[in-house]
This record gives sequence, structure tokens and C-alpha cells, in this order.
Amino acid sequence: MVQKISDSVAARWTVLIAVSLTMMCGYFMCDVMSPLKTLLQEIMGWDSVEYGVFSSSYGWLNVILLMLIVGGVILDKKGARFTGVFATGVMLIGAVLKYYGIEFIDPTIRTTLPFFGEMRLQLLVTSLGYAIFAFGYETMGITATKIIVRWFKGKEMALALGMQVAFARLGTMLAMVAPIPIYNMFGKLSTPILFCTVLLLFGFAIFMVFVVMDRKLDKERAQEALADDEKFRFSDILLIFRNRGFWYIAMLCLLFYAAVFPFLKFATEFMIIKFNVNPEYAGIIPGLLPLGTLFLTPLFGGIYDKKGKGATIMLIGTLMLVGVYITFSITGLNHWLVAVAMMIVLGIAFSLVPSAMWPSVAKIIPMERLGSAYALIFWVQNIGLAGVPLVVGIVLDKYGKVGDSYDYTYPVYIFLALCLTSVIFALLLKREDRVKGYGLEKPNIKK
Ligand SMILES: C[C@H](N)C(=O)N[C@@H](CCCCN)C(=O)O
Repeated sequence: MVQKISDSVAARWTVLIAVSLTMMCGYFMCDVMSPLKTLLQEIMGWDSVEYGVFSSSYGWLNVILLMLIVGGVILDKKGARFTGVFATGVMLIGAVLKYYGIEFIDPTIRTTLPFFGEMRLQLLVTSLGYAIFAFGYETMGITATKIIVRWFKGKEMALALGMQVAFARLGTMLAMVAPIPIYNMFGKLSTPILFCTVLLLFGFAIFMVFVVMDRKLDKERAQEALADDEKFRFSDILLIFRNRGFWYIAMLCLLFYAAVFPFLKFATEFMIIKFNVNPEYAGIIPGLLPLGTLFLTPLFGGIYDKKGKGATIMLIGTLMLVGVYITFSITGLNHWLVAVAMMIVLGIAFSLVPSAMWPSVAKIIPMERLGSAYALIFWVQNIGLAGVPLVVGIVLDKYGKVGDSYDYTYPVYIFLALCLTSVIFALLLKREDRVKGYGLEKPNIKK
């Protein structure tokens, strides 16, 4: 008897690896500029506000123009194969524009824009590139999540989602560790971006493996005449909006991620200033964060699959993050070993919450609305990812300037406030689960 592709362990893990590799390349590109903040300042003359504007351009299309929601609708209407190819193509276009901005535009040329006023042309073009990239990247993120749920539901779903996040962290780790050595080797700020762009091309090619396999799965499902559980209806969005559990998890996602990813954008400089780490190696300490999550996210995902306790896992993760920022806020604690220890704790927290959060969405929202639900959650989350770096950049510039350097006290308070609020939403989610019986505390694998 020929084995069905939907039952094949090898097939679903091949799909997972292909999709995860594509995403990994995206994660590399997403944070490649973070370790270069100080160099952007020294070589191009960008200040912290300009760096904040660049980082917040992540949300220009996704949040302000609602393109991320459009991405979710495209996914639910056109399917994962089309959307994945489209999104990866968009990432590539954005990456090329970002490279062009840094490599070819003279940083002293200024331009005037309605609303924005006067700004560097280089900053504008690079930010536009980043905004376009972010649209493709986030759309690919929801696509990858839906693909994994489709191939793994009722099986090792949290482990698979955890593995995808692990690959993603590998991309972030590369972004923390590789740009400065690449810059030192070639002497150009644009070379790390070029390097990522070439990797993205590789990611595009590898996604085709998924396309081929998913076509086979579609044929098989058509023969079995499965229900049209993946058709999108606009009324679905309203149903999602009315779900309180959805809002708790979306708010938790917004606050928790806003306390981690935007911190990474400043982490290299923070290590240099607060912990006196040599700038040459300063990217290595934040690079420890993704390194830990690489192994722990699938581990915690596996625990959730087998033992449950999803809501508790998220609560513990948020509490650990609070501990990290309290430690960062203590003035006298500035030995580099403290930084290393806190990055490890942050890594554990950053494994706990995502490992339980993403599979939990699939327990709160039914499959046919999942693409839109993930898109909405990503949209809410993007408000923080785009807004917090801008706020931090402005706060640093206005209140943190100490000569040529910065005092990070207020930014640390901002991150602390975010994770303290995330604890409240983790508690609310746990209570809602008890009331509504979503099964967040139950295992994912059905016996
Ligand atoms: C940044 C992106 N919107 C995001 O939230 N990524 C998550 C992973 C979500 C997908 C899980 N399959 C992350 O933790 O990086």
C-alpha cells in the first residue's frame, strides 16, 4: 500500500525544514542592522532618533496601511503556496532597496517630505526598503505558521512550531553576531545587507520544496473531498474580534514581544555602555539569547504537546522577563557576567512564551479563521515592534544623551513596564481558559 503524504513523518518534517529555512533567512535580514547602530552613527551620521525611525519603518506598511491584514486575507484566499512565493519575493525587493540605500546614497543628501519634514534621503530609501521587506517577512511569518498547523495539527504541532521558531532564532543569532565581522572584513556597511540578500535568494529557492510537497497534499485531500475548511470569509474577522481569549493572547503577544525584539535593536550598544563590553565582541552577548532559545523552544514545545500547561508556561515566561529588566535597572550591577546571566534568563523566557503562545492560538480559534487570526495577532504585535524602537530612540536622544554616549535608564524602565503589563494579560488569559475551557492547560497530542 502506498503511504499517504499526510501520514508521512518524513514529508511533514521536510516541509517544516524547508519553510523554516526560508524564514531563517528573513530573520537574519530583519535584524542585520541592529549591531551596526553605533557604526551607522559614526560613519553615516545617523543619530538615535534616525535609527528609531528606520526601525519603526517596520510598521509603515504592516500597521499603518494595514498591509499585514491584507497579507492574512491573501493567505486565506489564495493559499499558502501563492502567498509564500509572493511574500518571499516582496522580502527580496525590500532587501535590495535597503542595500541600495546604504551602498549608493550619499548620507549628506537631504529631502523634504509632507508629514515627515526634512530627512536624509538615505534614511528614507533604506526605511522604505525595510518597510517593504517587513510586509513580506510578516506575511511569510503567518504563512509559515499556517503551513505548520495544516501539516501538524493533531500531531507534534507545538514541537514543530517550536522548531520553526528555533530556526528563526538561528537567523536572529546570525544577525547579532555576523554583521560586525563581515563589516570588518570588507570595510563597508552595506556588505552585511548584501550577504543577507543573497541568503534570502537561497530561502526563495528552498521554499519551492514546500510548494511541490504541498501540491501533493492538496491532490490527496481533494480525493478525500475534505471540507472546505480553509476558505476565508470577511465575517470571520468579526467573529475573531468578539473572542476575548483572542484579545488576551494578542495583548500578551504585543507586550511581550515589544519587550524583547525592540530591545535587541539596542542591545549591542546597551552592552557596550552599561557593561563596558568591547565593541568588537558586544554583539556576542545578545547573540546568546537566540542561541539558548534555539534548543529550548522545541523542548518547551514538546513539553506542551505531551503535558499541556500552556497558559502556565506563558505566565512563567513573562515573570522571568520582569526579573531580567529589574536586574538591568539596578545601577551598580554592571559586570559583564551579569549581562551574560540575564541574556540566558531572557533566552529561557523567550523560549517559554512563544513555545506555548503560537500553538495556543490554534486552540482558541478554529482552523478556517486561523490565517486571519494570526494576521491580526501579528498586526497587533507589529504596533509594538514598530512603535517601541521609535519611542526608545526619541527617549535616548531627549533624556539619555551623555556626551557622545547614552544612558539607558529610561529605555530599561520602558521595557520593564511592558513586561509587567504582559504579566497581567498572562493572568487574564489563564483565567479565561479556565472559564471557557479552551484546553490551554491540556496536552496537544491526542491519545
Ligand atoms: C516577528 C513575527 N511576527 C513573530 O511573531 N514571530 C514569532 C514566531 C511566530 C511564528 C510561529 N510559527 C517569533 O517568536 O519569532
